[in-house]
Amino acid sequence: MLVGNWKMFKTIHETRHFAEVLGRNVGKLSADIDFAVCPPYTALQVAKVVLPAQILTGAQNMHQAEDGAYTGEISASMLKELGVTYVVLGHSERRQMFAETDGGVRDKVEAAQTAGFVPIVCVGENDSEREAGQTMAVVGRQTRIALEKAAKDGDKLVVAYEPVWAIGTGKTPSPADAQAVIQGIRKVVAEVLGEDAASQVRILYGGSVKPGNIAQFVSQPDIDGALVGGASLDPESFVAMAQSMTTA
Ligand SMILES: O=C(CO)COP(=O)(O)O
Repeated sequence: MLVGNWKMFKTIHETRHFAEVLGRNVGKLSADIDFAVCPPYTALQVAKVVLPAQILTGAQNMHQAEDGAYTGEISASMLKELGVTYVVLGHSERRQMFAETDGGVRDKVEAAQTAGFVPIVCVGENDSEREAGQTMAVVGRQTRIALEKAAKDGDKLVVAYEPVWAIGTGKTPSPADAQAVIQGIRKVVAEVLGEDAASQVRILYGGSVKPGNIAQFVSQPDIDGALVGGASLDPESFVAMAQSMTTA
């Protein structure tokens, strides 16, 4: 699975341009890979219309309430009308800059699944937690709490391991280290949702993924794909990553 998280990048006009270039390269996209991009809310509608059919869309966040006095927030039913498949939840930028909590992410996961979306739950340790040897403790806690109210169906869930220190820095864990953490996450999924869910759930790696390094991550046994920020903004680079995954 290859997912582009566009963060706060791309206007409607720029989204159209991305789709045009991708459309010309659509023959290079393997039918064995699930593709998605997660544009800002303002470009979700146009993205659904102009992107090739095999590129699904995801939102970058969602409020857990059905509706209400929550200025600036977006509900599941609003996303439903836009044909969204996935919702990224608990991204570290939201945890760090917008005070999202483990419990809040849990409530959003429940609301997103109830609405029929597949949440992409992001977990990851920061630099000091990593240096203190707390990676698995932090990632395990984030995963356990996020899944407390989740469906026991691994098809309805994606988890992304994104070490905070690797996001937008050009630094990455070694593929073996990412594999070890993701194997640990799969164990936690088994504890919370059962073995069947754990074997079905897709767990992605994210953090400074680009065409030149994606193959080494996705060829690890427990890594089912990548969640990509910066390198997903350029359509040529998105296609190059898709091609590297095919040969990995
Ligand atoms: O945060 C990320 C995806 O959600 C990763 O971002 P970069 O690929 O830009 O490091």
